[in-house]
Amino acid sequence: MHLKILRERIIIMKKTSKFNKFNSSGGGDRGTRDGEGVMMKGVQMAGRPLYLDMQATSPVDPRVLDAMLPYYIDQFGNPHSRTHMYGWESDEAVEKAREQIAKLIGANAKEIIFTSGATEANNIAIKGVMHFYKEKKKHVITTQTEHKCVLDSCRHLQQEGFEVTYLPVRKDGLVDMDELKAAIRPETGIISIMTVNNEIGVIQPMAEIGELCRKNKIFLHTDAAQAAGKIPINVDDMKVDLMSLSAHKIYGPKGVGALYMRRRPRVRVEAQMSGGGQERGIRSGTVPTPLAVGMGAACEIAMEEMKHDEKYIRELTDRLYKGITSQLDGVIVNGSMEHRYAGNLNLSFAYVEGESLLMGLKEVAVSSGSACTSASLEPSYVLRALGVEEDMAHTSIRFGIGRFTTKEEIDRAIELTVDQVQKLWEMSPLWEMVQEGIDLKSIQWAQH
Ligand SMILES: Cc1ncc(COP(=O)(O)O)c(C=O)c1O
Ligand code: FES
Repeated sequence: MHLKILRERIIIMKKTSKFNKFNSSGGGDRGTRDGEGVMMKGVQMAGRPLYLDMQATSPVDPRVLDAMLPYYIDQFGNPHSRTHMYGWESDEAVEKAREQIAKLIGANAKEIIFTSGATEANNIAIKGVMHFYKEKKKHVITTQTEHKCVLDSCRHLQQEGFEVTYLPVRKDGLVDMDELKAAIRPETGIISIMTVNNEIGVIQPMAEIGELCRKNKIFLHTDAAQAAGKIPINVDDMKVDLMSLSAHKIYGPKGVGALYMRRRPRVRVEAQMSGGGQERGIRSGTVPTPLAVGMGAACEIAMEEMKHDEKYIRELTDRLYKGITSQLDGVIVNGSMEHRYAGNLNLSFAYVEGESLLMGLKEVAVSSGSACTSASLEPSYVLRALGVEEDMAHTSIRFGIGRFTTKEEIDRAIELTVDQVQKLWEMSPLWEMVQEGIDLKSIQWAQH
């Protein structure tokens, strides 16, 4: 009964302008799987910036929310309760979700451990493996462009006496296989390299890296938070032993993720969390049934719609790229253009001041590599690792496009970006000099 009322309320919310990202009028180009009539058109809400930051997070797909709701209200049991129906039905739902997640990455459900997100999965994978095998293995290899939680886990290990190689990347953001080979030592215990980079969207050659790891009997971990559900991935093809996943990057709920751990050949970790021994002792704590169900549903939908999503997103990204570059000179794509997830377009704009560009783009919710947007007040370490010059790193903008982004939003983003850059050019003495044909590199700037 409660559930029915809640569902109706949510459907109404989706239909009203207050939630104008939801649109039940139908007939659009983005239909739903179950035909319940819930359509999502764009993610902009009235009076708020248009959202192009899908790498930071994504809205929950209404179908995912629908799958989750019963487990908040009627079927609220603890999945670990063994003595009554509430527990059993919750457990059944969690196990179904585990299978949906496993299927997306070509794994077995027994190899999936629920976590609070990719951050926790990365921590368990890296620290857990090294702690477990510490008698024999002392060395970790990762790259300079990993997510902070991977880099920080490695720093933590260094403080405990482990050694870590932070591999530089090529100018296009990809790992140099020869450098990786050269970094391997007999005591290397794990190599951790992300599948898709969150900032620049580049896709690493995981299958090649996996082959190298197998040959050298080194565990391979990959942070696939930005890859799973977006590009086809398979743990066997990639020969990865551990993989981190996050639900909220693929239209699932925040606060849930998973760690894939290979069973054959078996990889073992030391648990990070002490407690009731849930998740085979690897991650104690009650599994949050609604979140797990949401992640499972998000994975299933992603699998079914990946091809369609990819095509749709690629068209929008092309439109954005062409729209901007046909009107502006001096735009540079950060990261490989060829080995790239389509929903990430990271651009730098020449001859403008980063801070002013961001200030002028308040109507578009995007991320930036410039220092003024980060809490640490350091410009992006990812762009620096690519060797992007400081002025260009300061004007970098990451456009993140997703399943619910619309053409209209892209067109508006083009208009606002072009308009703002041109405005800033008009005020820029550097731009004037470039127009006069002066090579800026030839100028001797006064020293202070
Ligand atoms: C590549 C990558 N790894 C890990 C994370 C962290 O994921 P979560 O928010 O699920 O902890 C993110 C998201 O910020 C990410 O993009
Ligand atoms: S643009 Fe703000 S610090 Fe560089």
